[in-house]
Amino acid sequence: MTALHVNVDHVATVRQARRTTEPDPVQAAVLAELAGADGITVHLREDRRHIQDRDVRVLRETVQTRLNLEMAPTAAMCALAIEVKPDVAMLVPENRQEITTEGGLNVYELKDSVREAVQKLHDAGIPVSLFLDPEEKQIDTAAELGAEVVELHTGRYAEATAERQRRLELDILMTEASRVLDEGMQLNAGHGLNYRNVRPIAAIPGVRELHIGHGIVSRAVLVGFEQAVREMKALMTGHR
Ligand SMILES: CC(=O)[C@@H](O)[C@H](O)COP(=O)(O)O
Ligand SMILES: NCC(=O)COP(=O)(O)O
Repeated sequence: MTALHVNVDHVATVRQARRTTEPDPVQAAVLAELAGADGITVHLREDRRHIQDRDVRVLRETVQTRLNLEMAPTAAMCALAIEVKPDVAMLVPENRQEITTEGGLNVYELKDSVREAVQKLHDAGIPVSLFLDPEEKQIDTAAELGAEVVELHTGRYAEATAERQRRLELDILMTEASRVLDEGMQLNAGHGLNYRNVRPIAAIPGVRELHIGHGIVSRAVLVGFEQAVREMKALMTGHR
């Protein structure tokens, strides 16, 4: 069965909008686990726009399932991962101007620097996942670098508006998913998945984990809104 790993980055996005202490992504992670999440994912960006170092450290102490740390393949991030010891570290590309991760890590072109990061993490006993576009040369390079896991970037599929394009992107993902499995690596997928587009991705043969964040946080804001307003009204009117 495909596992659901919940990314709580955007709980922290709301907190950082006010630089305050709520909502706390650590509390969201607890609730996600109580609801059946198989793992918790966070992306500690170099610009610290949402998740903070404190979040990663506290999550390491509190997550009862598995903690997946997404990070750029830099020396500073590797040092932090080695200190915190997530269950898996996923190397992702980062660009400070981007709104979200725009593409997979180009391990084919950045082979030497990625190899260095993979080596450091492996030396510390941390399994490595690589966040890749569904392309043959990227997957072959991931296998060559000794990555245990590949997470296929589902962004192009998720963003496709025309059905024909979506089908095409799904076919590409399915072809490259088989390649990941043939190379003996664990197959994960994620980015931009939501309640409308998740089913065909969850049905890809051999996919082990889906990492989903923005879609779940967006839904949570709406499905929890009525209760939050009712509770505030009750407090104001002394009915609580
Ligand atoms: C790597 C990836 O696709 C996401 O997990 C990542 O977290 C996106 O970054 P933001 O959460 O900042 O959108
Ligand atoms: N690696 C993908 C992830 O963790 C969640 O991405 P998104 O659902 O927030 O787009």
